[in-house]
Amino acid sequence: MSDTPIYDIENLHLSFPDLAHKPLLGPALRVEILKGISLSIAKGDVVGIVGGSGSGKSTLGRAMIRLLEPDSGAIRFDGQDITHLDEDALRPLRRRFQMIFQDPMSSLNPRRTVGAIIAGPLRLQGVDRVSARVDQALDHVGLPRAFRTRYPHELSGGQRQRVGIARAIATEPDFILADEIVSGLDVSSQAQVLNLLEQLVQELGLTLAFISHDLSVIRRLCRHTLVLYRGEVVEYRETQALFDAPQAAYTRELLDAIPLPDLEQVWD
Ligand SMILES: Nc1ncnc2c1ncn2[C@@H]1O[C@H](COP(=O)(O)OP(=O)(O)OP(=O)(O)O)[C@@H](O)[C@H]1O
Repeated sequence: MSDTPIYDIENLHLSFPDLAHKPLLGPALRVEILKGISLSIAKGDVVGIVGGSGSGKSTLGRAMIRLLEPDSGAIRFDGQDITHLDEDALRPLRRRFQMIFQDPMSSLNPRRTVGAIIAGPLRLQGVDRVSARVDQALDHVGLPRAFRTRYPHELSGGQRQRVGIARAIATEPDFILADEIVSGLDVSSQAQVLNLLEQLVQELGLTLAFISHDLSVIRRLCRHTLVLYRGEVVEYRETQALFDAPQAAYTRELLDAIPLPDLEQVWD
C-alpha cells in the first residue's frame, strides 16, 4: 500500500430535495442525508460500510464515485479533488472507479451479449485491445470465454453477478464500489462471489468499498468497517477490533441484532 490514500473525504455534506414536504410555492426544502462525513481509505484496503436502512450508505458510495455531487466538503481521489468536477473532467477518471450493482438482472442490458456488456465501459473509454481485455476479464471471474455470445437471461444469478464484476474490473480500476451485491443470491452463489472478490482484491490490488446489511459478510471480507447512523460516521475501525469490542452504542445495537449462527458462518 502506498502512502497517499485512494480516498480522503473531509466534512462531506449532501442533501436531496425533500419532495415529501414540498411547499406549494417556491423550491422544495432540502433534506440532508450526509452530515459532515470524514474518512480516509488506504490503497488496497477493503472497507465495509454498514448502517440501518436510510442511513446514507448508498448515497455516500455514489458521491465517492461522483454519481452524486456533494453540497460541500471535499472528496479527494488519489490526491485529486473531484468534489465538484463536471462530467467532462470526470470522464478520464471514470475508468479508475467502477461500481458493481445489487441486481445484475436489471443492471445488465438484456438485449446485449455478455461480451458487449463487458466491452461497454472499455469502448466508452476508447481503450484499445477491447476483445483481449474482455477475454481477460472473463478469465479473472472464472467464466468461460464462450460466454461472450450469451445473453444475461441464459445465465444463473451467480454467473450474472460475475459478469457485473468482469465489467467492473475490465477497465483495470483502482477502486470498486460494491453495493449490496450478494443480497439477491442464494447462499452458495454468495460464497462463490465473495471468494472471487477476495481473490481479485489480492490479484489486482483493488481497493474495495463494500456496502452490506449482512454483518457476517462484512466480518469475513472487510479489513476495516465504517458504521453510519443517520448520515454520520459513528465508528470506523479495523473490522476485527470493531466486532470484538464495539465502541459506539449504535454499533453494539447493530451487532446485537444479528443471530450468532450467521456470524459463525464459514464459506470455504
Ligand atoms: N435521489 C434521491 N432523491 C431524494 N432522496 C433520496 C435520493 N436517494 C436517496 N434518497 C434518500 O436518502 C436517504 C438515504 O438513502 P440511501 O440509499 O443512501 O440509504 P442506505 O443507507 O443505502 O439505505 P438502504 O440500506 O435502505 O439501501 C433515504 O431516505 C432515501 O430515501
